Amino acid sequence: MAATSVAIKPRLVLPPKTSTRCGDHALLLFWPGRNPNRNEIPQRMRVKAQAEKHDSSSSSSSTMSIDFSDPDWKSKYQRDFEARFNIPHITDVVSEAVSYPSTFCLKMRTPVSVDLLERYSDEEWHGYIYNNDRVLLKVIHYSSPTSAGAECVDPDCTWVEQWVHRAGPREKIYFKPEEVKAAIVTCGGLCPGLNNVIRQIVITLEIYGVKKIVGIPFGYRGFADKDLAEIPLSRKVVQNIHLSGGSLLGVSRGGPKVSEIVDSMEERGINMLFVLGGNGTHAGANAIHEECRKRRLKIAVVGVPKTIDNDILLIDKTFGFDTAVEEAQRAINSAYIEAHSAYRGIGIVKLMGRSSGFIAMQSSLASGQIDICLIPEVPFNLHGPHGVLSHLKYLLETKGFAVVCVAEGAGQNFLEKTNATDASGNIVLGDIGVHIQQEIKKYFKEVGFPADVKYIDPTYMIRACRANASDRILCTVLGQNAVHGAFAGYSGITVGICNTHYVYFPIPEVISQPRVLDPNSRMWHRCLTSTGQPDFF
Ligand SMILES: Nc1ncnc2c1ncn2[C@@H]1O[C@H](COP(=O)(O)OP(=O)(O)O)[C@@H](O)[C@H]1O
Ligand SMILES: O=P(O)(O)OC[C@H]1O[C@](O)(COP(=O)(O)O)[C@@H](O)[C@@H]1O
Ligand SMILES: [Mg+2]
Repeated sequence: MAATSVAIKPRLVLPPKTSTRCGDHALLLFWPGRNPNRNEIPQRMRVKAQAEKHDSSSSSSSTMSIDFSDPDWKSKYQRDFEARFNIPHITDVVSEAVSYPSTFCLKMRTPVSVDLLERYSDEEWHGYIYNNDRVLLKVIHYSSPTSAGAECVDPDCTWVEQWVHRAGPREKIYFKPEEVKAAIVTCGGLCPGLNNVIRQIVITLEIYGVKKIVGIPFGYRGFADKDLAEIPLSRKVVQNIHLSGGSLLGVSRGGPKVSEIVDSMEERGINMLFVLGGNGTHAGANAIHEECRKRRLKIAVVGVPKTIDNDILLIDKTFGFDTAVEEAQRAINSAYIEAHSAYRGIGIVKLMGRSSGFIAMQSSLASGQIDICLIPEVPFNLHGPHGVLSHLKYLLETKGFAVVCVAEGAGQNFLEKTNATDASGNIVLGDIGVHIQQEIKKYFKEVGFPADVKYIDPTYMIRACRANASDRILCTVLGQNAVHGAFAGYSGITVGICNTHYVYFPIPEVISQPRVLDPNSRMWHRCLTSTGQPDFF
């Protein structure tokens, strides 16, 4: 083992291997144009090495220096990890903040079982979460760094426990409900489930006893625009909002400066802020939290990650993602039927995913109707003997039709860069769906092999629909936990599901970069197995 001190990310970067072309045996059945004797690094190996520079769902915001020759390195690493994942509390800066017994009572609802009574008296049992409860972030013990998808801290892939804070109601709360004015804001693009989260936050706040609850209209913009009035919220107002998509409060990109937002919060007397949004929104939420700390304000800022792209680090999945995948099935099935019913038909479906191909991958897997799935994380050639177009020709010759699913962020290298950004500073992407459609048409005309190409872009239909049952449950639990976190006095946190348990993360740990798909992951390999597509290089 290395005796030197090295700066690494907690994920081990392996040198790419130059052997093992196991995938080619299967691929040859589908793609006779491939030369099995080519002496090159397999594509999936190369993209893994590349991806690890900016990858992945396992990464975290800070790099750390580990001396693996130190016999105590593991406990030091774990201490460092505990410090990084510590969740900020209002008492860190407001020393006079005191706790009160929670007004969120579980005891009367759940009679203590005989079993429990044997161990604890009815007085002792309460059903709250202890502040020191933890959830294991990574649950696989890899026996080797070469295990599929291995995430290792040290070169031996030693088992290192990584614990994060368990979400839920605490016995002690740091706000008197009658002194709370809570605000909810939804920012960024739409996402199925926003109304479910808003509804559950309001209902849970009322159960704690909060009377003053407002919605800030149209994202962060609503804090500064004098023409936009606060929306009073109550159980009565939100009772049925989950039955429709969108956001009751409205959304927007861009908006005022952080200091203006905090000024506005002070003026309005807001001391709990629930922020529903993606990476950008959470960067804003964290900046608001930091500004509140700087001003020593007793304000809890709690995020709920929202993005159909599912591109938030460490979290199993974000709400709305499941619904998006389900809704995409309709578009894929239509593309399949069009392609299948046409003479030499090709169906193309473009799905969202600015920097991550999760929707495209899961939708392809779910449908079983996709022949080619293209995502931002895996480079591909359109032209040439190993390109997408030549594989499409092969598919038309052999099975008569083909269906392609492309993520919006895929193949951006084929498109002209404009440097244009939206109001939030996100780069405006070129339309890869339209580009591929045009290239396919051009190619088949040139080779004198007419193909019937149909292109479907269901983007906003997917995003605007209401959440499915599984997302509704997720939204409900996230909304409740957001309120529990705020009452417990935490701030600058976000709530997520991690290995089926609900946890609180400090915001910076989940937004240091967009979560991207690991091309060497088991799931991407399963997708390739399902589509039967080769590497397009
Ligand atoms: N780095 C940042 N710091 C503060 N606010 C930000 C930052 N990035 C984005 N925002 C704000 O967050 C909101 C939503 O961001 P956006 O990127 O559009 O959506 P999402 O939150 O879904 O990623 C916008 O109002 C934007 O101005
Ligand atoms: O047209 P809009 O509103 O800018 O939204 C498009 C964006 O929405 C997304 O699906 C989700 O983005 P956000 O998470 O930032 O809301 C992106 O993949 C896509 O680029
Ligand atoms: Mg974003």
